[in-house]
Amino acid sequence: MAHIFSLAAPAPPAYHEGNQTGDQVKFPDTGFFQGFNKPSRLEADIFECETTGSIPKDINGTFYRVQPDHQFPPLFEEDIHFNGDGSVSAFKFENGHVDFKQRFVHTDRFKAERSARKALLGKYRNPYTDNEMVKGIIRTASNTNIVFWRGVLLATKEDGPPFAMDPTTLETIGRYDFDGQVLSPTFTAHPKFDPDTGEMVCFGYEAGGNGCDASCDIVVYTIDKDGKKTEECWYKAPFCGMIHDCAITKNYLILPLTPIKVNQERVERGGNKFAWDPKEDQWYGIVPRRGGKPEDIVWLRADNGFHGHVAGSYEDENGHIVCDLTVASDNVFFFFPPDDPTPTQTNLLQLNTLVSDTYRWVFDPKTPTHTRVQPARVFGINGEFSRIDDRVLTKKYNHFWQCNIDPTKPYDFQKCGPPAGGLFNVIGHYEWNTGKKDTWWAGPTCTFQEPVFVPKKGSTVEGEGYLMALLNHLDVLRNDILIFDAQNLSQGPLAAVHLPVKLRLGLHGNFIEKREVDEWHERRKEGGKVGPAVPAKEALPWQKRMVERGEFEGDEGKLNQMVGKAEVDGTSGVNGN
Ligand SMILES: C=Cc1ccc(O)c(OC)c1
Ligand SMILES: [Fe+2]
Repeated sequence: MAHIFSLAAPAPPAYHEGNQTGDQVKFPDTGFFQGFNKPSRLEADIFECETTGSIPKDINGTFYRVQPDHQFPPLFEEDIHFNGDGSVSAFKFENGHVDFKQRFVHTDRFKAERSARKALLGKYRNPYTDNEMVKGIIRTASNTNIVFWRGVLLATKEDGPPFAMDPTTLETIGRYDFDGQVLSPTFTAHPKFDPDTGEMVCFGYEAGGNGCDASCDIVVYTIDKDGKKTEECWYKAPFCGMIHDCAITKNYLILPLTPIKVNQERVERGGNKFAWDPKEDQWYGIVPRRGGKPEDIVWLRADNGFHGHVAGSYEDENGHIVCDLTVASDNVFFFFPPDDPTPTQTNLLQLNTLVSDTYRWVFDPKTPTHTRVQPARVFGINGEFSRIDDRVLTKKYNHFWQCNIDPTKPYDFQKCGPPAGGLFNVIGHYEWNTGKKDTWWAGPTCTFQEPVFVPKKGSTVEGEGYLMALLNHLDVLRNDILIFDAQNLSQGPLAAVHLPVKLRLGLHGNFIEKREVDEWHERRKEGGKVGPAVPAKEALPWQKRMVERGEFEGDEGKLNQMVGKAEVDGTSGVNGN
């Protein structure tokens, strides 16, 4: 580890042979923790952010997004970004003014580590690498998406249950089990919201047991607009692989199963959670949204590829499912290489030569299971993090936006080093109907994070509004938000919001109108029509089973503490620490 200062009594190295050696707060000297990727760990409020240009006055709501941000240096030097604690940012827009707030999600993991003042959990989704003190803990870092559901924010990660937060204060309310209705060990980071019915369609994969056992069980739930669970069905996957995103139409849910696989023996040896299988197909599981039975799942397969995120999805006039998503040509998660790496395996440098085009699949849901399918259309672009106007989800749509990679544009490697998180140097607006490409390059020192679409006030026309996205200044380690006319990106941003600090590379976010937050605030207040959101009152079934089998390190009191029961009983504050 290089030291800035020459100290009289230098501390011993923070890591020896990959393992943390002491309790000094010193992050690894590796790509995931350096430069633009350096942990920020910042919880802050900025009242009245500095801006350039004029922020459209009809933007009236909050842009929420979440980033992994390690609270403490990891137990293992080769830890990855995806193992960082969830930290939620809120950019509140009102009448041309912008306020910023950022808070950690106080997961069970976060609280246990904060009490210990150091990392206790080990590798990504590998409980066999944890400190014994946290055996039986819910391991999720809630770091992948932040969605608004009936008056609360749900911070989600696919390896565990969601945690609820207050949308105004960003205080963590606690683990959320939908009033005891959702008890699966895992829950997707990408629940989908039907704009016509107000339903949430969601699922969990590796859901059969404790969420860390390579189970091939998939659970699918629907929660209606009043918060009642109306559907629950369990299905089987052909193997335990990642199902990160999903797509919904009026009648179907589509689950893209990516050929990056869990092997329990490897996990128990302390190895990686996933390994890329270059010989495996990409699969699509199709299930009915209503009245599904376990035998109803249809699995279609196509040549090997790495699924990115879904843009739009709907049923066409023939009753066929149109499902649009990015599919990369090779392993995007270079940190999860194949079990038997070949000389052609992807590494960090090759990552920037991957091509990730936007594919349109048209599936006939009556196709026999295990049939091979071909894409109906490929857009001819290279990017990820597609977004649409969420008001047209489940409907035929035209517009989508995404972060793009244009390797022909100059990149200032000298000032920026390798592009943290990928060379997303362009933001693009695309139209399926015309094939139109409307793009804007951010310059040689900047990249984008995932955009969000913000509808224009008073307009119900698809795609009329703004696009906003975080801009990474890789040279000066700082972030801005750029705001565009959603259908004229190429003219450049209308306005910018400047942060005086660097955030971390985030995953997903959503824009929520102020009106919606305010209406739910009324309903959710003490004595309101709905009342305050209630965190989970009981341990998850897999935790209870551990206690019954005598595998839990500690007594019921400790388990209750871990499920935040003391908080529910009102014996401590919301955050309990
Ligand atoms: C595709 C993104 C992705 C998939 C799985 C994860 O655990 C994750 O954590 C931030 C991100
Ligand atoms: Fe995602």
